[in-house]
Amino acid sequence: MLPKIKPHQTDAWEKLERHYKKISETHLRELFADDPDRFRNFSISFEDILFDYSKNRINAKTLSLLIDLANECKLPEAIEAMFNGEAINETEGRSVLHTALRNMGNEPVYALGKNVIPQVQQVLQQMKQFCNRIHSGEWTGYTGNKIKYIVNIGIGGSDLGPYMVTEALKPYWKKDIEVYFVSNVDATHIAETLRKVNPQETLFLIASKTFTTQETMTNAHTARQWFLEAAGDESYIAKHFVALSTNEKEVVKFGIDKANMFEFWDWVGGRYSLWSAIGLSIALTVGYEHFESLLKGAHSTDNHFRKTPFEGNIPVIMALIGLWYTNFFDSQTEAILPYDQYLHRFAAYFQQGNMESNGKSVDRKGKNVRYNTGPVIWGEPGTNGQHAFYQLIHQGTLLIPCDFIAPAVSHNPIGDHHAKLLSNFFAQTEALMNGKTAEEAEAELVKAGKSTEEIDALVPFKVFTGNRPTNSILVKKITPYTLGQLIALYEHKIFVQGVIWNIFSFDQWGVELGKQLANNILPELQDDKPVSKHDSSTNGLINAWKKMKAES
Ligand SMILES: O=P(O)(O)OC[C@H]1O[C@H](O)[C@@H](O)[C@@H](O)[C@@H]1O
Repeated sequence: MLPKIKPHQTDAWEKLERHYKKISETHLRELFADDPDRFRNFSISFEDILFDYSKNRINAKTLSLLIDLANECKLPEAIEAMFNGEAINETEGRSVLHTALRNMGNEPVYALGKNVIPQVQQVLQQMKQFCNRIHSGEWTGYTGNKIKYIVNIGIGGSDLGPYMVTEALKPYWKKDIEVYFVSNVDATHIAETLRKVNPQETLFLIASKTFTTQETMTNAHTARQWFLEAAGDESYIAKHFVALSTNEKEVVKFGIDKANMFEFWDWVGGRYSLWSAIGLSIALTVGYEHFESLLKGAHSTDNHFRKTPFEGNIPVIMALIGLWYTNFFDSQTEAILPYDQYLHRFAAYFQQGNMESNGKSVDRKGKNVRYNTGPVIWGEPGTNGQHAFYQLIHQGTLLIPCDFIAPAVSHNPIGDHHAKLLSNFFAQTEALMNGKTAEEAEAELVKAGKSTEEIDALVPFKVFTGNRPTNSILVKKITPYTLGQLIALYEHKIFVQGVIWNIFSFDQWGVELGKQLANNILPELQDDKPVSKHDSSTNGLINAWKKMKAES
């Protein structure tokens, strides 16, 4: 059980409110001027990762009060409760043990009294053997050809993680394998994918924790039909369809042999499942040994998170800083900005990770919270974002804390690309911090030979207030191991914030209502009869659609 402490009623919160009034107007320029050691004092090295949080609107006092808040909210106890498999997902009565999936030791980990490590290791073995059979060519398709195409059919947590990771690890892809991800129920997604593959050499991974998700089941049935049209014989399905799921009954009902099922368990949340059998597409694409490195990296972060005092604990500091802006500066959004093209799905992945976990407004006692919880998460790789939306981050009215992530070494060391990329990475956080004063703007205009009139007119538009906070995460190189570390850092950040906000981070009841209503509406779309039982907008839209369809 997690403690049920209202954060805004703690001593630390009250002190933070007072402290906020003192420090909120202080400019980052001043904070740096006051402390020549600020970078050293506000950065943490963890193996090949450097986390610099010095460009934040905090001082030593802020940090110590935030850590007091974490302690008052019993974060240390909560961390142990999660790692020890207590049923901290209370609304579903489940443990939360994605950490056990990457626990490379042999020490038992219990989910509601049952040691899960033997089953975890057994499925890893199954994945390893399966990868070997596919890669060696021992496993063939129905015509005797090697498998070349992997198509993962899944959505949400059964799609975003493997998709993000396989993209991030493209330099490690096996030569003879191509991977595709189909998630959307829009037929375009499966249709466009099936155009790129052939039935003889394709392996479909039907990835669904519940094996009842409408989108995934619809796409899976379409893929099955497409396959059977070519293969002709149902007995060939066993060679081309495997399931990644917790629900054996539904898997068998779909027509997939139990032997072709890779199991995981209800104590793995969908958005934390890339470490489980859901990661099979990763292992097949980059090789099992690289998948194992990914797990090892995440495990090293788990140890860091569990054992490091909060002052030097990266996920805890990330969480506390985020919370400082969300709850005291009232900022409502955070951007994740990787300066690595391979990480182009990283922000999208943590959009689900964060927003599904901490997009809650009811506390652990079922009462409405009186403070902000999870922020809106978004982002795109640099430098593309710079030419699209950074204008608002630099000069808009919103305060948007940003995480800048970059590898020190590129997988593609061509010419001076990487130096140019990183010059932008360094420059942006510097610019966001320092801004540009009116005097500086004026001096530039004078130098450009502008008249006094022009200068007076232009200066207000050329001013950057600065004081816009950023974290910088510099990673030596994006490898399976460091990627595993990085993902786990963000996972634990989410956990820490959820604990302090006194919400349940591991359920997602908010996705249910839309699903229910779609299921109600679907039968109404089967005929031409006008509908009238909804509100006027919904009726109007459905009836307009029926008319357009009839006319087309
Ligand atoms: O893996 P499944 O069961 O198909 O679920 C896919 C997704 O469905 C819902 O949107 C949520 O529950 C997500 O958390 C989940 O990831």
